[in-house]
Amino acid sequence: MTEGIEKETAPGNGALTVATAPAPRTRTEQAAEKRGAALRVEGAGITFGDFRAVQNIDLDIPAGEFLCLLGPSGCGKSTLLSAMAGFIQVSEGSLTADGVPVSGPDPELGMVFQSSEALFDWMTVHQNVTFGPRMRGCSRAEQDRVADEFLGLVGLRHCADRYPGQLSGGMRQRVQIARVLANEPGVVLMDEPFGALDAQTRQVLQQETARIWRSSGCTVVFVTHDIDEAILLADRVAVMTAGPAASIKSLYTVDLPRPRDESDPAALRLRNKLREDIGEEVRKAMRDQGLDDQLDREAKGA
Ligand SMILES: Nc1ncnc2c1ncn2[C@@H]1O[C@H](COP(=O)(O)OP(=O)(O)OP(=O)(O)O)[C@@H](O)[C@H]1O
Repeated sequence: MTEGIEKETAPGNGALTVATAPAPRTRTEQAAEKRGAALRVEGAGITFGDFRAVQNIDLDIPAGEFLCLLGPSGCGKSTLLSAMAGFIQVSEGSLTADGVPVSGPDPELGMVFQSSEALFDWMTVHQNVTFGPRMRGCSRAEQDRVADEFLGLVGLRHCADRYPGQLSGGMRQRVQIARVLANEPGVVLMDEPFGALDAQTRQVLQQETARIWRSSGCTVVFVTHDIDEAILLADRVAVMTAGPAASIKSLYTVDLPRPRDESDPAALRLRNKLREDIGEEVRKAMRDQGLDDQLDREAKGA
């Protein structure tokens, strides 16, 4: 049926065509139609001076996918995410978003950091969320519409006039998410966004993230240490090897119905596999750091 035309059947009069004005689409609906951007990492390596943090990274992330990145501490997850955000450049290989090389920060590539210090403390929540649209020269009315929609999406409309310092940690993370989404990015990069939050707040925000991802249609790359969080959220989980010169060790497809049930036997099996896989890399990292004696003592319960 043509958009904006509703077909009604009036009794005894056959088909009656009634023209109606098209309903205004929200930005979230527009973003969902636009879909996310596809990220492609091919043979990528990143070095800092003489130090090779990651190498031979190959990742093909289709538009709209939710990919979680897991791996031992210090293996290079944040480094890889920073390259995807355009904050640093790959030293070898290539990294593209929808076929275009990522060469610097771009509103299309939004980053949510672990620390809500990334918020502008001197700006209200409304001003934080509308920062991107303001920089793009959007009208005041458009800024208000964006704030209303994205603060609504994260349940914080009532906090528009507060300052970040007046909010809880979970509320500040919601503001960060709204601020990133207000730029309508094709890709949202999340670096342990809930790592500093208490268990209950984290659980609520995980559910909200799944809902927002579904409604926005964007591609998400989400770094976490939490295997259960990855199973709850991801379409696929990429496990990295221990660094230095870390690469992708394995990729798992999380073929479980949503919303996820962590007591599902298939989820438990996947959790065990991931624990084993990551545990192996953690042990390798500890051996490389000369911490294996401590590991042995811990294994013996000393
Ligand atoms: N700017 C930099 N200069 C030099 N080395 C760096 C820089 N940034 C990161 N590194 C090194 O690169 C490696 C990977 O760091 P990164 O922060 O990406 O690991 P991570 O997996 O995110 O760690 P964690 O899980 O503990 O947050 C580490 O050895 C780190 O010291």
